[in-house]
Parts: sequence; structure tokens; C-alpha cells
Amino acid sequence: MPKVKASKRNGSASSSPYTAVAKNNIFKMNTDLGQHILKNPGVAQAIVDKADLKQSDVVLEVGPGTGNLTVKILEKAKKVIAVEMDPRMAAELTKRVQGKPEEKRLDVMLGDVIKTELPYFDVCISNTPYQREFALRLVARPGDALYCRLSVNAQMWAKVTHIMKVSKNNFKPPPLVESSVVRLEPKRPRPQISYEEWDGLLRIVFVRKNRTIRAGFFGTRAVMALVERNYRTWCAQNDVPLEDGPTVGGDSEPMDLDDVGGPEAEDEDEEWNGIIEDECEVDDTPAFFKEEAARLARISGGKGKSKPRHSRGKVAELVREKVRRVLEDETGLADRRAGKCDEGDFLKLLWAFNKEGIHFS
Ligand SMILES: C[S@@+](CC[C@H](N)C(=O)[O-])C[C@H]1O[C@@H](n2cnc3c(N)ncnc32)[C@H](O)[C@@H]1O
Repeated sequence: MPKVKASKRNGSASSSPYTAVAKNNIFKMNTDLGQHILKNPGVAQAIVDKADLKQSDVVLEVGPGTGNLTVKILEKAKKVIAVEMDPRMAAELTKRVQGKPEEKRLDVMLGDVIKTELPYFDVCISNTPYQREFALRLVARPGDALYCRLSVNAQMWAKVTHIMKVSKNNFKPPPLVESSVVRLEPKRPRPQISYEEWDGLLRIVFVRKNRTIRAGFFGTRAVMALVERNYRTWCAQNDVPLEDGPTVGGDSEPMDLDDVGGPEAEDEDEEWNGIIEDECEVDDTPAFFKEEAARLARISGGKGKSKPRHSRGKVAELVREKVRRVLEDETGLADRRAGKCDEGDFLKLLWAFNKEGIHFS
């Protein structure tokens, strides 16, 4: 990860760093990167005051831009590591502290925070539109993720606190939506749980955020196929014999899935610990499941929707019964909506599934 050198521009001095970039029209803001600069020093101060920083904190700042928050964080914390994707912004920030005492306490890292190997930090402050991706990156690994399951994920591995909402009028250029600043604090030590298992379960239950957990499992054929495949692998690895073949009188149709789970809730404006669900879901099936469904169709030689339904085998029946038992008898979570469950519910669910030999990775 390259460190950043100050850019050498002529005549760029400005009396106020808050307006330097805009007034001098140094460069055009890339709004695709969420480049909306906080223009109100009072708001920047309020954010940092509310962030509850300690003098001993190493703070990771995601997307420092020209550094309007960074300089204020530097007043409170021991050190700031600022990860910025845009070299022009990174250079502005570097220049801003050049020759000042705080220069030594600021590391500017150039790159995409989602892909960057992050050094140790105590607290992360983020004022970018990429919080959800970043939170996932922070808690685990890069990858596509459903926004809604992310906040649950983030809470498992990090404490996520909402600092404050910032009105769009405080930014230049003003963004289309209001924004929210969050503080993420990694949990140390990390919970002793397999991230892949946890993530696999959450991918399923959040296939659609307002569906019941039952519908998350039984509502998409590819999900049950995946669970069955994982179960077969687990049995093979653990020498558990499987009785294969079609069920007796085996022309039963797989339940069609969109009718499982009853009327689903209307979309709600939800805010979970500072990560605001502001995306409208048109097709919210994660890429993972689409890929998985396509892969399964390829394996079975089917052609998607036109493929005739086939009878369900004994293993599929067994897996289905195991899933039903976990959801209804063991945990009682079948009719709960994933979005209304908390970390404890998902842990209970994962534990009960694992006990049945059902795994998600
Ligand atoms: C909304 S601006 C915030 C700037 C500054 N924190 C402020 O409040 O004035 C978002 C900043 O995040 C940067 N950014 C966007 N995506 C990023 C990513 N994936 N990794 C690192 N920086 C990113 C943008 O280039 C931009 O400078």
C-alpha cells in the first residue's frame, strides 16, 4: 500500500481548508466515489466529539477526503490511519498536515478500503457511502453481501455505533441522500465461530429481508439443494451412512416456494445500529444464490424454468425434515423474520443446525 506524497500544485493556497478544494476548483468531485466534502466545521467537530475517542486510540478513518474530519480526529486520538481511494484527495490530506506536528501521527494509505490489508486499529470512523461493504470487510472478508444481513454480521465481529446523522446540506456538492456516520470497534478476541458457517447461514435467512426464516430456507429451491449438498459432504466426511434413492411413491412435488411463510411484511425503513437500510430492493436475491442456482441447473442439465420438476429423493426429504425440526421444534424461529432476529437468535439457529449435521460452508 503506497504512502502518499503531497501533490505539487502551483498557487493552491487557500485561507480555509474547508473550501479550498471547491473554491479553487482543483479537481472535480467524483460523486461515484461518494465524494461530498463536509463543509461545515461545526458538524465535523460534533461528529468527532460524539465519537467518544480516547487519547490512546489508533483510529482508522475510511475515506478522509481532504481531511476535514481527520484533522479533528488527530486532536483527540493518538494516531490516525486514513485509507483513501482517490490519489488527489490523499495528496490534499497529506499536504494539509505537512510540516505540522500531527504529520507524524497520520498515515495516509492509498487504496480501496474493501481490498486493503488493514493494520491494527482501535476504532474506525467512516463517513463514506460504503459503510456496509466496509463493515463486512472489517468483520470478515470482501465479497458481495446483502446490506440487511451485514449489520447483523457487523455486530457479531464489531461493535457498531451510530454517531450522528449528517444532513446533506452540510456537504459540497450535496449528496442525494442524508448520511450517517458510524463508529466500528472490532471485538477482541474475535468470537470463536466459523465466519464461513455464520455467513452461509445469514446468506440464506436474508435471501429476502422481510421473509420469514422458514421461507428463507424453503422459499428458494437452490437453497435446499445447497443445504442437501452440504449435508451429503458432511456425511461423507464423518462416515455417516446415507440412504439414497427416490422416496416411496416418489412423485411428490417440491413445495413451491414463494407460497411458504404467509404474507410477507411490507418494506420498512429500518436502521440497525447506525447502518441505515436505504436501498430499495428490486431483485434482492444475492448473486451467490443466482450463481448457485445456475450452477445446479448446469449440473443437472436443466434449463431453468422450463425444466420439468423431478421427485424428491430420500436425502432431500431427510434434510428437509431436519431443517423443519430445527426451525419449528428446536428454535421456534420458523415464523420470525430474519430482519427482526438478533445475533443470539442466529447463534442458536446455527448451533441447532450444526447439531443436526447441517452446515453452511
Ligand atoms: C463523503 S466523502 C467524505 C470525506 C470526508 N470524510 C469528509 O467528511 O469531508 C467520501 C470519501 O471516501 C472516499 N472513498 C470512497 N470509497 C472508498 C473506498 N472504497 N476506499 C477508500 N476511500 C473511499 C472518497 O474518495 C471520498 O474522499
